[in-house]
Amino acid sequence: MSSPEIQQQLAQEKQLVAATAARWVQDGMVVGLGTGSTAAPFIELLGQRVREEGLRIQATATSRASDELARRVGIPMLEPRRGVRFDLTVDGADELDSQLQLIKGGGGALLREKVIATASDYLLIVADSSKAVAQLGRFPLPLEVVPFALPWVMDAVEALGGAPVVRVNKLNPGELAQSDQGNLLLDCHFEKIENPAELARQLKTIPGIVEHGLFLGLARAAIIVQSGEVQVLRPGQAAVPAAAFSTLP
Ligand SMILES: O=C[C@H](O)[C@H](O)[C@H](O)COP(=O)(O)O
Repeated sequence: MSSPEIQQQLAQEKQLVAATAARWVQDGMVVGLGTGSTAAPFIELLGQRVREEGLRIQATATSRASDELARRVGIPMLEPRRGVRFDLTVDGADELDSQLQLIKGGGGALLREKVIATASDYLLIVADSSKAVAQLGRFPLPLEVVPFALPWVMDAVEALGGAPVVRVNKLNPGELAQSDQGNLLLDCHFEKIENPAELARQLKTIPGIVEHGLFLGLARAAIIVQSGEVQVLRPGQAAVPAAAFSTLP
């Protein structure tokens, strides 16, 4: 398949997995809204259920972009405050392995995404078929970094075997990309991450790294297209067709 055809197929897959996740949201839920090109159709379809079915939910978004989209499609939004827990968060991923260990942050939203995922009872990942990998690391690992600390964080990442690249603003390549918090983003090429838990532990010891994009032990399930079928993955389990479930697996 040519590249435009592949992109078109992946876009269709994103719609399919987003539609499955949107069906599983129940009345009364407090929902975390992810960020990116797979979370966006989920937010749109959820808004459609709010408007057309009167689904009663409240939500908090993991980025300014998702917050704007959610408000535009009519989802009632909940401001961050103490005591709020999310029944369900639906978010995308840049890579996922069979244990549902994830790399996230390709869209720069990793910090808010990890905050909301950690405050959630159920993190459900929605992903097209390109995201499943045998081993994490092909996708460069994003880090959110305090600007002052950038040079020393780059040295420390290199010492861990990574090749860090400062992310530039896609819309204006003369500028550096900034997170919603005003921090910088580093994309760290490791090729293969043999021990994600150990790397996550080491990254946490480096001053100036606000958050890293390894999401370990957080996802309960993923909806993904495999062999042309919408499937549910759970950590360490065989894939099950999503059609077998009418609610969260
Ligand atoms: O910062 C962005 C997020 O982690 C996204 O969820 C991730 O990059 C996947 O995005 P997409 O669904 O566009 O591939």
